[in-house]
Amino acid sequence: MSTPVAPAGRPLRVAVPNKGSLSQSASEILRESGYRQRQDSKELTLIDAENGVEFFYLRPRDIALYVGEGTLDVGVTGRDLLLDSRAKADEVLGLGFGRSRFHFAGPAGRFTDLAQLQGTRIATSYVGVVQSFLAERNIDATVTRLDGAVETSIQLGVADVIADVVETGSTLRQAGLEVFGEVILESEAVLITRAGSVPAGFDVFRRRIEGVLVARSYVMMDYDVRDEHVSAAVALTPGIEGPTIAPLRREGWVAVRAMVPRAGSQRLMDDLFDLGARGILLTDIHACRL
Ligand SMILES: Nc1ncnc2c1ncn2[C@@H]1O[C@H](COP(=O)(O)OP(=O)(O)OP(=O)(O)O)[C@@H](O)[C@H]1O
Ligand SMILES: O=P(O)(O)OC[C@H]1O[C@H](OP(=O)(O)OP(=O)(O)O)[C@H](O)[C@@H]1O
Ligand SMILES: [Mg+2]
Repeated sequence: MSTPVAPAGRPLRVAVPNKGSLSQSASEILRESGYRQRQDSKELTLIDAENGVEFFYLRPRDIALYVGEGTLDVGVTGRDLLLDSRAKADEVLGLGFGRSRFHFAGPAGRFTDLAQLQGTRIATSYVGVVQSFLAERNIDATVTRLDGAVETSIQLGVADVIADVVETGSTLRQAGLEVFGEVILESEAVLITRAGSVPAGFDVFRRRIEGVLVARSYVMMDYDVRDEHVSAAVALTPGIEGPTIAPLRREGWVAVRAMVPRAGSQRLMDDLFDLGARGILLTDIHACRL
């Protein structure tokens, strides 16, 4: 059995969304980071003794509160939910999934400008975000908190305007609504800790997750190229610290290996080929520590 990586003290206590848009991707990134995750969505807690971590499956909206109070050490939640909660927790790492935009919306063609919010009735599940926004701009409006299906509140005459998460925009369209004004906030899943604190064992936890994020956004590129083209080729594939260049058992050629961003990597292969590189290979990275 391998040595536990966490200190011998109490385990790092991590809150993970139990349901909703963030739940599956959160468990996936933790599993890829080498942690045990629950097999059954009814499990509420899970101990990964080997890694010194205990997971608590909670509503994403409640996670910032637990972490802000210091009841739990680390949490995965949405940036919008963190801000809405006004909990004393810090965002320490964006996780790249659960992306959404927060917008005001109203009946198609009715509103064009956020100044028109003055005097309206606004329905939202994000009262904290909306009230902060209105207060910053000195806009006076009535805010009503709804749990979900916020779009229907206008049709039912409960509100004039809604403020909600928009991903594809299809829910708004189906309700005959459209966004107006600028994006209020761009959200994604984030890793949070209690404001100003670095819990014991958090560094390893964070490094593992960062390793997966890098592995998701980078690939490994290998190719062979003639000596005279190495400088031009390496300018295209500078790597992280610098590319590895190794002699090839063929006069006048070298082998190059470098990490490159996944986005644009096919185009990069075309450009390397045009430069005369051959044997160009692209492979996935599953984890890394940079
Ligand atoms: N299409 C989406 N709908 C709702 N939330 C989304 C969407 N895409 C990303 N998110 C993000 O997910 C988080 C909300 O998750 P939460 O689980 O509370 O709501 P949900 O996915 O609407 O689940 P449910 O309404 O079923 O409880 C927010 O951070 C939000 O920005
Ligand atoms: O822009 P879209 O891709 O349509 O996604 C956004 C919609 O999805 C969420 O609703 P959800 O399905 O969670 O239902 P709820 O309102 O009951 O929470 C959110 O509240 C929006 O209504
Ligand atoms: Mg919802």
